[in-house]
Amino acid sequence: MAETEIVASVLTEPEFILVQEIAKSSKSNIMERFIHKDGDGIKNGSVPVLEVAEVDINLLKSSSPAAKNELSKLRSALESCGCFQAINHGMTDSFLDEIREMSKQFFSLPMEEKTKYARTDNMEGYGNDPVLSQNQILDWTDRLYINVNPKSQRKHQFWPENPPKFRENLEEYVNNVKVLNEIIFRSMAKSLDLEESCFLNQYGDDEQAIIRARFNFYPPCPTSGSILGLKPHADGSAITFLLQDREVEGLQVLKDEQWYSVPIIPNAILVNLGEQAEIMSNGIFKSPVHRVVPNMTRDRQTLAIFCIPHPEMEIGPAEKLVDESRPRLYKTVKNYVSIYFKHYQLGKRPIEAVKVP
Ligand SMILES: O=C(O)CCC(=O)C(=O)O
Ligand SMILES: [Fe+2]
Repeated sequence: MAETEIVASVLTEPEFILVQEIAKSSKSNIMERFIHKDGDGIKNGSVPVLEVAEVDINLLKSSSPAAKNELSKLRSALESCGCFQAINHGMTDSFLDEIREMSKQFFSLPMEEKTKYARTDNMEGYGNDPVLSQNQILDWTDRLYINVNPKSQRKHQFWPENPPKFRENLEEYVNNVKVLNEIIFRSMAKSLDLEESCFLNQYGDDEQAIIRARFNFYPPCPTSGSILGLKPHADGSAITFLLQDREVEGLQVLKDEQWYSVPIIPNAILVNLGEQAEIMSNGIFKSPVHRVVPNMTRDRQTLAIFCIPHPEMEIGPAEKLVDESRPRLYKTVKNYVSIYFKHYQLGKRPIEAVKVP
């Protein structure tokens, strides 16, 4: 959408629209606001399936000869599509199901319970993207967004008390993800023959780095073919860990200008590279553009954990990855997330803004 269009129809007060409510009512006038008029090739089930590598985390961190093979699998997955399925990651199947179940229970609570956690002025809480303009095409999703790290900035008013184990489980899940994040950063560096802390040094202290949890809920969407659960975007994080719905697919990744659906492996965690890691690797690793196509008859729920470097850290291509044959692609930046949101709202690909001209 052009900047002028946004300005022409800016709303004085951002609207608060909950898709779960719309899905239950029969109001058709509001549906218009979700429709991508150009269709944008939105098809579910009829796009090819992406071949996503399965990377064994336990092997990655081991010193066995098989680790080498796993490192090259990791490298080639990140160079080609920017994502992989992490297996053997240390979390049990039943724990992952417990996380899925608590998300389901939260979104099934009566509306008056959920709106106790409603987002206010910031991104955090229950709701969805702020509606800034009448022209904005809305996403068919509701979310619960929680800032988990740094701990000193937590706002407990957004952490559900119901279901009762929500807080404890989220904390445990994120602690596991933190461990994975470090292993993957070290392995990414090793796979490129760099010193293993090379990327982590840009990431900053574990206590100060940012971790955001986003519980995504996509109600069934009766109008297929023109509505998206989530518009095409690449993540502004360094790495995103996505726990997919156990049964309902919907995620699609753009590769060589073609949309592919991402299969579900129930006990795996899908690792999606964020734009900050693409910058650090001087574009060798790709941050994939992805979108979500809603299901016509079934809910879909996912949990995305965004791992984001400390905003005061300088992020830039590792020096050893810049030479005559591979000139520097990206500038060095701080607080990339703020650059990201400014450009995202204008419908542009944020990483373009930090390219070396
Ligand atoms: O729900 C999904 O499959 C993807 C979610 C996602 O891309 C996001 O939250 O950024
Ligand atoms: Fe995403």
